Amino acid sequence: MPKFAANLSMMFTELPFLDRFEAAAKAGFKYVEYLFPYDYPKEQLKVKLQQNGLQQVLFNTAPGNVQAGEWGVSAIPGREADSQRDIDLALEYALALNCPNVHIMSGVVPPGENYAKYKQTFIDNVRYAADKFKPHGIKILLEALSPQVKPNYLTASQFQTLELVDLIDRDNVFVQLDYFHAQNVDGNLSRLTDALKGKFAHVQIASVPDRHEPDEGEINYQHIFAKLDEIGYDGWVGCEYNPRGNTEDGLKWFEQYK
Ligand SMILES: O=C(O)[C@H](O)C(=O)CO
Ligand SMILES: [Mg+2]
Repeated sequence: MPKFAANLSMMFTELPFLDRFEAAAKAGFKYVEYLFPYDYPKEQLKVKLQQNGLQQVLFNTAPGNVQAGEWGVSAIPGREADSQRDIDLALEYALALNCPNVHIMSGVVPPGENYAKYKQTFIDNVRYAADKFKPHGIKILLEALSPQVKPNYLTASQFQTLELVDLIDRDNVFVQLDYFHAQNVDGNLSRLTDALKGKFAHVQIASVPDRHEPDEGEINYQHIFAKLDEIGYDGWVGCEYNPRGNTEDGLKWFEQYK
């Protein structure tokens, strides 16, 4: 049965961020993920997790200059120092929060730029991270983002990300399989899951097309969860969706998994 993590960047947004930990725990979650921890001292987040009996299971490296259109810097040629600084900071937070997974965001490749250079820059930076994280048993996750969400992101297809994982060739680097993006770009989710077996170490879910609760839209998540059990997936499933309305009102789908 899947182990669900509440995504505190997208769920419980009726509340200030630091109050969302208690709300998630009261709703029955034991695990949480969110995009970026860096606005808060490590100790403050650690106390929130401890007070509410929660385990942190994922967060991302810093996004760069979002106002300037950046969404990760680790693929950007010339920003290697920024990438390694972000990776080092992420390691500090992962150790403090006892978080087993870090998603390294690659970045946007502006049209006309040399895609191969961005790809190799990302491979080099992820290898740096993999070697630093390895002694601590922390996994590195790489994610494809659909063009509807992030145009010109380094990878859009799950299979592009799988190719990167193979090229990087480190045993602690895996695909972050977000079924929302996978359905938008690749489809054929059952066969895709089979093809990625053993190569993905985190899953995220949301409805398609509206990125709401997993109890609506074109993905049959009961089938997906059964598929994940069938292949022996033992990682977490991040609930990275925008609630239709009040978060708690939308959690009926979760009742059977508590
Ligand atoms: O947007 C997503 O699906 C990713 O999981 C993320 O964390 C940032 O893009
Ligand atoms: Mg995602």
